[in-house]
Amino acid sequence: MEVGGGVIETWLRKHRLLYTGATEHPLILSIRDGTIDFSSFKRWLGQDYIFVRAFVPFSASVLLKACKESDNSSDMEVILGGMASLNDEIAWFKKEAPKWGVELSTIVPQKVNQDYCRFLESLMSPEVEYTVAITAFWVIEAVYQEGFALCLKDDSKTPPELKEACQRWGNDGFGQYCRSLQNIANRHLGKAPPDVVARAEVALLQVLELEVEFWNMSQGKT
Ligand SMILES: Cc1ncc(CO)c(N)n1
Repeated sequence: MEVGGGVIETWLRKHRLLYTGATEHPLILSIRDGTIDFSSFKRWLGQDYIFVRAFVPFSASVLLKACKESDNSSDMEVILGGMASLNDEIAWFKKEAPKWGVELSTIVPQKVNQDYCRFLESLMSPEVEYTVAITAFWVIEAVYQEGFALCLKDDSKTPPELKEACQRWGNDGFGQYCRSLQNIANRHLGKAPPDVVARAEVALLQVLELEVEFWNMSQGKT
């Protein structure tokens, strides 16, 4: 099923408030409006570096599930492309951190980040179906894409120092990649048994809640 009439679109309508809570979080809006407190950005930078490092083995587990469980070999290529951009992301964090006086080797993961990384680990279990894992994988990427894309719109007042960060996740290529992931997730959800679909929806909700908390944490609010 193509993006438009799939299970994912139904869920996005049903859980709209929570979804926009993640994509239009006050921290994202403050980047877009140019009112961001740079200490929030620095906190986010250090914590997200740790998150992205934990996201790599999770991505590898999704790739492994795709190879074992998917009937479509292009799934693997899409996920592999995502892993290649993770490689660039890690390099970007390492280049960006010194500009902000952030020492990545000394960052201690905050509780929300630990919770999020533990959640990713739970999804890495071989018992978790590919359909559930790819749904979580899609939404984790999609919330960043949508959020940062907001900060790149013509009428945005994003500070120049933050443009590169927004570009990283908000660019059209990343948007296309997220739509590919959405199509993959929809295709598998469309043929999964009801209990698997239900677990995928729970995973989606957990991701959205963790994303909101991650932004709150970056604002120093947890
Ligand atoms: C917290 C968080 N969610 C999603 C992404 C997207 O990769 C990220 N880098 N960090």
